[in-house]
Amino acid sequence: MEFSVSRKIIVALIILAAISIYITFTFNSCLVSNISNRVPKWRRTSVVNEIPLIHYTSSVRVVSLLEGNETDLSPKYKLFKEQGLRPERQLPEALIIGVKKGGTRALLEFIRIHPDVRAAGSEVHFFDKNYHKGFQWYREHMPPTLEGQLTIEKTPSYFITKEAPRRVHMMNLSTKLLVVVRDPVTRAISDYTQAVSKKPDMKSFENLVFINGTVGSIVDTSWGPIKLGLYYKYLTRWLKFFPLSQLLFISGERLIQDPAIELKRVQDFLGLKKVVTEKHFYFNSTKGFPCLFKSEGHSAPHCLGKTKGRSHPYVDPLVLQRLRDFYRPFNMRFYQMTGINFGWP
Ligand SMILES: Nc1ncnc2c1ncn2[C@@H]1O[C@H](COP(=O)(O)OS(=O)(=O)O)[C@@H](OP(=O)(O)O)[C@H]1O
Repeated sequence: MEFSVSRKIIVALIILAAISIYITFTFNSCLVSNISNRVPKWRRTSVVNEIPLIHYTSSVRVVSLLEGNETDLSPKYKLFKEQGLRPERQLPEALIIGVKKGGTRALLEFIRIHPDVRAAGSEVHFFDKNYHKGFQWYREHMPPTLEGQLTIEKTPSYFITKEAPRRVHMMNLSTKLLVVVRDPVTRAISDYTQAVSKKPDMKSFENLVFINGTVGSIVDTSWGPIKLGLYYKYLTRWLKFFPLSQLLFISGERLIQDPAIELKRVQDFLGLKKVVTEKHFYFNSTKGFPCLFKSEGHSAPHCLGKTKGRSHPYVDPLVLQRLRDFYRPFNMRFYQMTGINFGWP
C-alpha cells in the first residue's frame, strides 16, 4: 500500500516537471522570435562583422601610391609597386641650379637613367616663385623614392635668384649643387632664340646687345641674356652659403661633345655607382646632338625635344667678337673661382 502511494507521487512529479519544461520552452521561443522580428532587417547581420568594418574605415585610409600631383608611371616606379615596396617623397638632396640654356635638361635626362636617381619631371621653381608654399608643398612635387635613392630637381633660374642660396641652405646645408655652364656668348644667343620663338616681332640680337643699338657701343648689361652670362657674380652669392666643394660645374660644351665624361663626374660627385656610361648615348646626326638609346620614359632611342637644340640666328661676327671681349675678364674671374678653365674663346 505504502509502495503504491509513493509511486503515484513520483508519477505526479514527473508530469509536473514535464508541464513546466513545456511552458518554459514555449514562452522563451515566443520571446526570442518576437525580439528578432522587431529588429529592422539591416541590423540583423552579425555585430561581430560591424566592428572591424568601422575600425578599418575610420583608422586606415587607403591611399593610392599614385596620389599626388605627379602621375608617376615610370618603369622604376611600377617595379616598386610590383615588389610591394612603399616609396616616399623626399626633399631633393641634389639640385641642378643652372644656368639657363646651359644644357640643364640634357643633364637631368641623362642622370635620371641611373636606377638610384629619381627626378622631378618639370621645373618646380620652388626657391624662386613658390617658396611661400612651404617645404611640404615642395616635397609633394618630388617623385616617390625608396631608401638609398637620390631625389634631384632642376630649375635653372635658381642660379640667379638672390634669395635662393639662403633658402636652399635652410632646407639642407648639405645639398649638392650642379651648375651646367656654357660659353656666355652662345648662351646669350640661345636665350635670345628662345625669346624670339615666343615673340617673333622682337628686335634683332645685334640691336638688343648694345645700349644704343649700334655695333661697337656699350654692351647692355641690363639686358637679361647678357646679364645672365656674368657667372662670377651669381656664384659669389652661392659661395656665401656653400663651400666650393659642394658645387659641381659641368661644361655645357662637353655635355654635347662627350656626355659620358661629364656624366662620370656627376655620378662621382653624387656618390653614385658608375652606371651611366658611353653605352647609353649615340650621336644623332639629324639632330646634331647626343641622344639616348633608352631612358626612364622611353625604351626606344630618342633625343631631347624640339625646344632643345634649336638653330640659332646668324649673328654678325663683329658683334660676336665684341661680346667675347666683353666677357673675357668676367670669364677669367669665374675660372679662378671654380679652378676650372672652360676654354671659352
Ligand atoms: N643632348 C642634347 N640635346 C639637345 N640639346 C642639348 C643637348 N645637350 C645640350 N643641349 C643644349 O641644351 C640647351 C638648352 O639648355 P637648357 O636645357 O638648360 O635650357 S632651359 O634653360 O631649360 O630652357 C640647348 O640650347 P639650344 O641649342 O640653344 O637649343 C642645347 O644646345
